[in-house]
Amino acid sequence: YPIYNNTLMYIHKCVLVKFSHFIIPNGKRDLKPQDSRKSQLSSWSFQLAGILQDVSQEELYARVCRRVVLGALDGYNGTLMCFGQTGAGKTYTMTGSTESYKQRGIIPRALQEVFQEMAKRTDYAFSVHLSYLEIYNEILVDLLSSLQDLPQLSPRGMVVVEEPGRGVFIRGLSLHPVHSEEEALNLLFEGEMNRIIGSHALNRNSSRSHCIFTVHIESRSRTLSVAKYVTSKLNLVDLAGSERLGKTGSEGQMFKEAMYINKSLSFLEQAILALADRRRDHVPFRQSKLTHALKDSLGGNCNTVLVANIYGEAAQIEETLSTLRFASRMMCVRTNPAVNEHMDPAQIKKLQKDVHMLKEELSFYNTLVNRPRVMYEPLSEAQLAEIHSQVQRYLKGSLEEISIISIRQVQAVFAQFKLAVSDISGNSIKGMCSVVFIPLQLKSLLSLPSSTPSKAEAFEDFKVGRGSKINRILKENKAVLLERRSLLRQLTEEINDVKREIDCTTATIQQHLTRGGQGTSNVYIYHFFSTYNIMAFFDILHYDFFDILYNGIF
Ligand SMILES: Nc1ncnc2c1ncn2[C@@H]1O[C@H](COP(=O)(O)OP(=O)(O)OP(=O)(O)O)[C@@H](O)[C@H]1O
Repeated sequence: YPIYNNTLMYIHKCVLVKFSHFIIPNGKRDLKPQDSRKSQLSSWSFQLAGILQDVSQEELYARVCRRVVLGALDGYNGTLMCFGQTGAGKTYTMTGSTESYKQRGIIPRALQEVFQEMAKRTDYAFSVHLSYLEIYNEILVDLLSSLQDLPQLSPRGMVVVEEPGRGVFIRGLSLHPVHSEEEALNLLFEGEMNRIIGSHALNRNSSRSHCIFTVHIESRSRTLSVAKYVTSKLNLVDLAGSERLGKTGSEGQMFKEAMYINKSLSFLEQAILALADRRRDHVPFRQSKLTHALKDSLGGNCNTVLVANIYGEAAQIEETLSTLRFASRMMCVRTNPAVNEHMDPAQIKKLQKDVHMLKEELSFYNTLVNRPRVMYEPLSEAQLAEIHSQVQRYLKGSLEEISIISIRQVQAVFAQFKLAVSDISGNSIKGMCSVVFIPLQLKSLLSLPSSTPSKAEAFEDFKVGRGSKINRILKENKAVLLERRSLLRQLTEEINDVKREIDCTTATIQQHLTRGGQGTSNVYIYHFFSTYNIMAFFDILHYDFFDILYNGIF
């Protein structure tokens, strides 16, 4: 199925006419008679998106409608429209048959899908409203007006209106909130019933009117901004049957009905032709109530599907060709589906009030903690220029620090750094000096380690950086100490030599004394021993003390 910009055309209920008579090749656009004489024509070609012949309602919904319905939940307007001659199966396709559940049509299936999908999308809060409009002989009828308490508007009181930001809507048409599939189906049946009762009361044929059942969806994210919300309209349109006046031979009211229907369908065709022709600036939407009401459902930002219902009987060939002609024109309409996003003015006002209050609270707090200069307003041109100048001076090395007192300033400083980096990488016109100088500054700035270094790494960095002076003094002191220690060791050895000599002498004297008398030399010997021990103690103490001092600092 070639899909041309979301404007699809499907045929439903093609039964009796042999399909070999309809050649539907891709790429061909217009009806191409093979013979100039109409009576001898045996084949025509139309460009369509697909043919659905003898398929179930379920398959039709899955292949044609599901995408549009799900799009509506994402915020895209969607239109599903049944077009074709009387009795070709438009109402059967759109609403379905009450005979069995399996034969329910597009509207009940779409309502089921909408509520099932809403239950799955738990991150969003949805609200759904329904409206049901009938257009009979250019008169707008609210098929759900019986459900509202307000006095019913006369048909003349309802008008098609266009408002910027809201698009096209019907003033006076009642909107009904629904919370479940069951509630929605009740409204659909109520509308159907009112259509039949109304037609009996006015003695008219219920199928001689256009019906637009609209699902209005609004969704708000439960997790993202509350001020933003998305809306969409899913229009499910059952058009009145197209019929040639001559063929019906109708008179009186039936003639009038047929005339109105044909007129509005002809205006619909004109609007489609204008939409398909890109050279046309003006599209005549206001010519009929139907085209005006469907203005933003045909072209513009909408996903549109046309289901063309045709009779499969040779006797209906003229109507079938006319339907297919209309459908192939519809294929040429280009649309640009877009999400209908809105900002809630009440929520924006509330958020602005909150921001104002928080700012006041912050400034009060800053006054209490003696930080009255902190600003939360956007920076002025002069402040931005000052930050620019500070960053430039910092990069050139003439400024030690950039003074920052607010988050906005931090952002501005980073923006300036970013600019400086992009200038360096992308600007070769700059003078050599600044181009060479800035990378060096930035390199040291940008190569700061991203995580905290280990104690040993920090010590090494400190030794070559800020601690280099202390390190040099310590190294010098250590060298002096080492020198002194070796001197001390030398001295100790000399003392020990002397001591050994003294020991020998003492032993000799002892021998003499044991042989000859006592003296005071014991005290002297003790004195020598004490000196030796103290020196040795200091040797150890000096060494350990400075080592402990050195390592202890770092
Ligand atoms: N695909 C189908 N399968 C079974 N029955 C169908 C099918 N299509 C239509 N019918 C039956 O054909 C009859 C006419 O169909 P329907 O009322 O849907 O036509 P219509 O195009 O809406 O006509 P009108 O323009 O008069 O409203 C109905 O009884 C309907 O149940």
